[in-house]
Amino acid sequence: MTPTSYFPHKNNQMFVEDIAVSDIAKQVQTPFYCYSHRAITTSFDDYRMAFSDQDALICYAVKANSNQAVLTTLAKLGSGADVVSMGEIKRAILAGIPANKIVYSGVAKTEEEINYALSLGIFQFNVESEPELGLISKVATELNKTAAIAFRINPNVCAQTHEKISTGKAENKFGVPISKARLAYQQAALLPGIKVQGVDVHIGSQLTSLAPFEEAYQHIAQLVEELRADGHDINVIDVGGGLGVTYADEIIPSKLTYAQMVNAQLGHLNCKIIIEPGRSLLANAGILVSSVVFVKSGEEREFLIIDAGMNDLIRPSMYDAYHQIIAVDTSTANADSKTLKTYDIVGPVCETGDTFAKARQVHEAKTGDLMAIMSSGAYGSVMSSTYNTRMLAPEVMVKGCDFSLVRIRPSYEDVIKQDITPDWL
Ligand SMILES: Cc1ncc(COP(=O)(O)O)c(C=O)c1O
Ligand SMILES: N[C@@H](CCCC[NH3+])C(=O)O
Repeated sequence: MTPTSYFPHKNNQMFVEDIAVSDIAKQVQTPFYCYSHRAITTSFDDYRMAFSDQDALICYAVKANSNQAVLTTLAKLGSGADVVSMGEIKRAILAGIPANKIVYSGVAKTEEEINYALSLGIFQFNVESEPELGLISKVATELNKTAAIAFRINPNVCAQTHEKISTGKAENKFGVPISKARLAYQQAALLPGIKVQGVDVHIGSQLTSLAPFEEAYQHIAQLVEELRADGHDINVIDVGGGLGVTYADEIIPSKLTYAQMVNAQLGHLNCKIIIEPGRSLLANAGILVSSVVFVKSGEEREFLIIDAGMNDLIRPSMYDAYHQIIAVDTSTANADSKTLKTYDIVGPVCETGDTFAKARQVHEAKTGDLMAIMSSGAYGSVMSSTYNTRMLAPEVMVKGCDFSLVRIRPSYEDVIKQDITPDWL
């Protein structure tokens, strides 16, 4: 799936499914996120088909996009959920994802969160440290429940991705070092309220090659054999998420190729396989639609100032991430390259880092023109903030020729009234 697969231009107008993006913009003020229901569904089905000959459960990584409409779409397709907080558990349950399809990851689960997850009866805790295991054991014992656990293993493998989204190296905070894994499992087996059932690994995000996955899964396969020899009943392997997407021109292995590799590395162990995809389900199912506020000529550069900012989509400022930016309406333009111009495309926020693209060629634009920031369906709205007291961008989901607002833009009053001015001021 490319950034434009589900957002093609027809007669010089960008469409999402059967609606022109500009028609949505007549009813929803920019900036707004726009998701294609069909893109999400197709992506999920691709995973389901790819893993159809394995005993696999797809647990969508809720952090990638936790909108209730997105979660409900995936719940109806049979998805489980990979969650990292009580908030995400609540979102998943509310959307209809059953507790027994929820795996709970994250490095710092609190007592309250563990209590909540246990009382619901989630499928598995992915435990990230011995102290966390101790807390889960304590809470489970108090509740007279048993927590099914896997340790998240840190295999010390380089994911060959951006360092800020690399999670499987020894220097990263995630998981239990593979060298200490057998000891950790030995301790877990002795703890009350704990049932050891699996092994978990997630080495990072936006992986564009299968090699790091393969390396990690080889370590995991060997560990499972050792753990079984130690007497542990390991019957679940959670292989994490991480499969990348095309933002620019990256060539990504297909979901089927990935699934075949998982089977080749782990199939002989006859475990239930959990996969936790996030980005590869959602990124290219969404765009951020923005309007040009001003075109400004600097001394050295031409700036296209748009009404979306780093508070709406932080990926370019945080990871220097590349997102294609495309004019929604190209009707005044033709294929002649003279109609293309080079701009720095920036937002309105008072930070130099509020830059979506430098020296980017796009169709010549003027105030009011709509621009689409592509591949924004994952780690877009979920990472947004109200910095500069800018309201969170609304979200829209399109299905066929219908669209619905799936998150409203809060009013300034609603946001400001959350602050409390003490009466002693
Ligand atoms: C534990 C865990 N599982 C799954 C994911 C989803 O990763 P991705 O969006 O790259 O598929 C993440 C995020 O990287 C994660 O931390
Ligand atoms: N937020 C990151 C992905 C992090 C994945 C979380 N483990 C991104 O936008 O690329």
